Amino acid sequence: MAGMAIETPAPGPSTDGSRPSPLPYDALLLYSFGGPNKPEDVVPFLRNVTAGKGIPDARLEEVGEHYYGFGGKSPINGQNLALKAALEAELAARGIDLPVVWGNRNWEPYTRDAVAELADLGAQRAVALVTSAYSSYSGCRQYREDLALTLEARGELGEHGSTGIQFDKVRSYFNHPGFAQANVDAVVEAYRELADGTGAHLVFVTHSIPLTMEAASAVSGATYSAQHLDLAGVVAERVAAELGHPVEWTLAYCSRSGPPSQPWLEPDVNDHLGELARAGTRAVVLSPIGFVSDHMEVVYDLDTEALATARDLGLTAVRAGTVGTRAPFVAGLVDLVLERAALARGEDVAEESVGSMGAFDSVCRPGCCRRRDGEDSGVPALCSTGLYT
Ligand SMILES: CC1=C(CCC(=O)O)c2cc3nc(cc4[nH]c(cc5[nH]c(cc1n2)c(C)c5CCC(=O)O)c(CCC(=O)O)c4C)C(CCC(=O)O)=C3C
Ligand SMILES: [Fe+2]
Repeated sequence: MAGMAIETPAPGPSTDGSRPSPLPYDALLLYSFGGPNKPEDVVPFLRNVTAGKGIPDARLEEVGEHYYGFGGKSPINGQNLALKAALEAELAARGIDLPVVWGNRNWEPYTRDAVAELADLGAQRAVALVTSAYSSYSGCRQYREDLALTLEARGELGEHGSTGIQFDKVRSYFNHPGFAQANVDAVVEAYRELADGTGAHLVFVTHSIPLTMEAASAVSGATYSAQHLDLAGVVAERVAAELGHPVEWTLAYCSRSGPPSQPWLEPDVNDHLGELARAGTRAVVLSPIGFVSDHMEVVYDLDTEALATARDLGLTAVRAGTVGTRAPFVAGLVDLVLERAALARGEDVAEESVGSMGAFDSVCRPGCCRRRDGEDSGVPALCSTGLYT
């Protein structure tokens, strides 16, 4: 064999497990919410987010102040760049050649910038990975609509979908083992920050949504809140096992908006901390399982507001980290991309999950994640069984 060149195997299904295939995909779209980078961006960003959504002006001014309090700069863009770098490193470590392009629904680089970049790269079939782990209009269909509208604006939306780059989406991954494990690790670390964590109550926190959106999210397999409760049970059980003592837990919500007359998921985390304190709880760990990184809702609504509430109530409180770029999370995302690729190739794959719900759909089912039950807004959406399903 001496003198023979060592050939790099051509990309394709691996025979020895060392070089898994991303085919048929030739690019990965890291698809996020976006946030302002400087004070002048704040108002235009808020206009983008709230276009046609009836958020009261008072709420917008309040949210604007949250951003100005942090110099007009949301942490989310830096966090997405860090996640992009971590994904690139993980892909490279596994010998997978798949460029990662970043785009946002509400700020630069916009979805249209990302699609243009994908086109420049010559991409023909891309897989989208959204930075929302749960299934609801906000974390699923709203991204799929935005992608369809972006292609439409490029003149690339036909009767049955994109006539340009084809897009598939990674399933909602709240119950993927990687996301679960990264949250377990973060919560265990938070408990270890407490002098005595044995009696500390674990409060999982996520973004509130209107009850109409909650009801409509059921079509994806289980409602948004039920998805959180299922994951929370798994995380709490594993945390208790690692710490060697029982852990009592609950789920609370933050970042409510909309008019006061419109019901949203409750209890609000601040009210909930009050209830816990009145019931005799002395210490809490707050785990923001609804968010993948420490963006504005986390650094303002939890670190600023909820931790102050806890202090006022005399509670000792520690905020657990978000999954961010933790290794089990990043490795799990790459596993999910490979799973989606294998499904696209028509292969049988074990779609891994924790908890009781099983893997969510990789191709969204009809009616999945509408804003309201039964609503047909007439807005096209990709990555489903049909453009208007
Ligand atoms: C479920 C959910 C997630 C979690 C999933 C995910 O992570 O994607 C999320 C994330 C985010 N939400 C964000 C910001 C905002 N969300 C708003 C408004 C709303 N969010 C909603 C839901 C969600 N939102 C809903 C039902 C509304 C009402 C209007 C509507 O129906 O759309 C508003 C308007 C003002 C206000 O109402 O607060 C802002 C400014 C940022 C950026 C943060 C940063 O800059 O660091 C991020 C990551
Ligand atoms: Fe939001």
